[in-house]
Amino acid sequence: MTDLADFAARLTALTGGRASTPRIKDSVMTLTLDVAGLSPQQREGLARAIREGGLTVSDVVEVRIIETAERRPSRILAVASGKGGVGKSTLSANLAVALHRLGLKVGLVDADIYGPSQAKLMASEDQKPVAQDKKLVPVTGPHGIPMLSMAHLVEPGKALAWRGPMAGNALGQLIDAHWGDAELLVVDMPPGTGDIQLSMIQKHKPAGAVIVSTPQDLALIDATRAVSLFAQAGVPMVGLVENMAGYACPHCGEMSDPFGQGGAEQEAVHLSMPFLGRIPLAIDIRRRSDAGDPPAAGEGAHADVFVGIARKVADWLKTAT
Ligand SMILES: Nc1ncnc2c1ncn2[C@@H]1O[C@H](COP(=O)(O)OP(=O)(O)OP(=O)(O)O)[C@@H](O)[C@H]1O
Repeated sequence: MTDLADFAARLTALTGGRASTPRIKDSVMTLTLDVAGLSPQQREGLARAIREGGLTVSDVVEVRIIETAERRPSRILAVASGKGGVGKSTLSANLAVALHRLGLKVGLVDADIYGPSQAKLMASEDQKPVAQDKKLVPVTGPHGIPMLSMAHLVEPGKALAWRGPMAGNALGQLIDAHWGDAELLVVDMPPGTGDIQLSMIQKHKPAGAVIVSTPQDLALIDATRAVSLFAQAGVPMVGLVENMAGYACPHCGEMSDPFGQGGAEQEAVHLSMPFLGRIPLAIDIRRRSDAGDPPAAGEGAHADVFVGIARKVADWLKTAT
């Protein structure tokens, strides 16, 4: 029997990137096939080849192909926190890189209009998006992920003094851009739970949300507020991530817990939502992030943590409708 990751790689080659990543639920594999410009014979041949290949994947007994003449709009995964500075941008960048490593076609949107940081985290500060048919074309940094951030559009260091509606419009332009075959947009949400966040969620309807929190009580109270913001808008929770948990002294290796540990996991249980993983507080994570070299792009324990979280997110996406 074939592994799903192998099949997904073969599928991309077979269809020239026209197929979405397959999802499996109750032994049924579902995928969307962009058939724009194909003759009926070509459609039929492609669908047959996909079906035959799909049935070789473990546990799959049926393959459903949804044909569409237009590319399926990207689904949105919102990465949010109740308060600032807890590592939302760090998680978004590393999650995008780790999902890309797992074979998903991801794009990254920095929705933090007033304090954009993704261009730096993803080493794409020197790039400028162009407009095509009144829509922005994302830039692609060294990590191979198409992305858009206000940092690509405004001069570095210049403060934006926009009011809510202008910021909302700017955000809309980052999301409604030419995302090509990206099937998932990881959106680094602005911190907090105010009106901009709520209208963004209502307008762009994320498929799911990942909430990040540090382990201490105050951050967790804010995280709970973020959970309720998404619940109000009917957005499903993918799960909670605990960041900055446990610090290993770089000199003696001794572990300490400046913000406590395990608080987010307990909170996840309390809120009946999945716990996706724990990211340690580590100088290397900060150093590499600042240098535009996300740890998830490398090897080692920190990369493994992000890939582990990404795997849970990818599994969730496969079964989500
Ligand atoms: N696990 C970690 N270990 C060490 N440093 C971290 C970790 N996570 C984040 N940081 C550092 O903490 C700072 C804040 O992180 P980040 O910008 O990701 O937070 P944020 O929640 O997106 O903040 P904001 O609300 O301002 O956008 C950054 O300097 C980042 O490098």
